Amino acid sequence: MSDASRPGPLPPIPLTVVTGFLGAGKTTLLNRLVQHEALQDSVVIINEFGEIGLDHLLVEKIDENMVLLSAGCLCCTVRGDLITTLEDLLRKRDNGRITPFQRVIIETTGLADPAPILHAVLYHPYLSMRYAVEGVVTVIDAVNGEATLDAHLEAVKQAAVAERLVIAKTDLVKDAKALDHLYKRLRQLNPGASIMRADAPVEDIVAGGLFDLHGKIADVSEWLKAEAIEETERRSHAHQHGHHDHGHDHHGHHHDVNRHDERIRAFSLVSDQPIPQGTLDMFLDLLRSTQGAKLLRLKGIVGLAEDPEHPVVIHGVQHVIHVPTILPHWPSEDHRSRLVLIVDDLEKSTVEALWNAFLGKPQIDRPDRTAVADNPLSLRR
Ligand SMILES: Nc1nc2c(ncn2[C@@H]2O[C@H](COP(=O)(O)OP(=O)(O)OP(=O)(O)O)[C@@H](O)[C@H]2O)c(=O)[nH]1
Repeated sequence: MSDASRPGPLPPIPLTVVTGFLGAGKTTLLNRLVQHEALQDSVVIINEFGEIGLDHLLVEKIDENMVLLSAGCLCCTVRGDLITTLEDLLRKRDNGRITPFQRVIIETTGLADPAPILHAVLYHPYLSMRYAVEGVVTVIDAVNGEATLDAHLEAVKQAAVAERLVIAKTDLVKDAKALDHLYKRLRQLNPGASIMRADAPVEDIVAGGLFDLHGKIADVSEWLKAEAIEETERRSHAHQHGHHDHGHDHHGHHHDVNRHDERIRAFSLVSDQPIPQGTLDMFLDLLRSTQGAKLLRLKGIVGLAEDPEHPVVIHGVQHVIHVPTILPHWPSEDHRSRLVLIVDDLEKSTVEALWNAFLGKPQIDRPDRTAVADNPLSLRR
């Protein structure tokens, strides 16, 4: 029997939020989840943080059920769009224009504070009836997890609101004590969450009870309350000014959607020409060694001069650049090499100068590749 022919209110559609800090392993986990039989009828909403969206290319099962919100960070400027997207999906589902999906999975940007996302659904009069926020799955990087929690409040919030804390990259940690310490810290931060490794059964990661504030540290509800107040302020501001203009903050100033705050920003580097492997390696190595601490996230798809038909996928998180994966073909018509960087307190111009120097693009008053490779400090500010 279809949902529509059932008497009484329609059963709510479970909605899972997959969050976790930059590079923690969200897309990797999502790839595994969407392959699972029980999750075949899911709609996946991916939010990007950067000028060029890449994550949707990296999720293998891409079809009409994939919705990409690429205008910025889900927790601030795209909030309205998320609500519209979720409403739109319901309308299409109810009208029979799309397959009656059984679940929605939202993958947030690594910098998102999940509280506003939960708030958007939980406090919305209609969406809260139709969707059941079933859980927040926060992916924690076993290698960088502790340092990230120390340095970033967002990461702490993400861990604190989770129903399930999924620890990825445990295979990269040889020190059992370090892992144990991370478990204990997470347990203390969020006593109500189940903690599991990323290779846990899919049912354990996704299934579970409805979102529940009980059993969490008290701060979580405080955060959500703060959101409610902000929302009220936003509404009254919108009311005063007639409408809320996307791209402008509450004070009417221009809001750069690629900047999460004063220091953290996203930018991309593009090359039309394939890049020699050695050049790419040198560039990444130099970037990592001179700017690693500021490099919150680097990802890219690059055509190598030696084998332009098989692009490589690059992932970097701070000082670690993961072993590149070779794709069997380009995921779209766009064959340009693209790197997306999310950085903390690092100017795009600094990285771009390095990139241009390596690619041999002539620049006024800038050292060429040989000079840069011989003296990397020449680009430091
Ligand atoms: N060895 C190992 N590598 C992993 C694991 N999970 C993810 N990775 C690698 O870590 C890198 C980042 O993983 P992603 O899944 O892209 O991380 P993400 O959280 O989606 O990243 P953002 O979307 O940028 O925030 C990739 O190179 C993955 O292959 C794991 O369990 N073990």
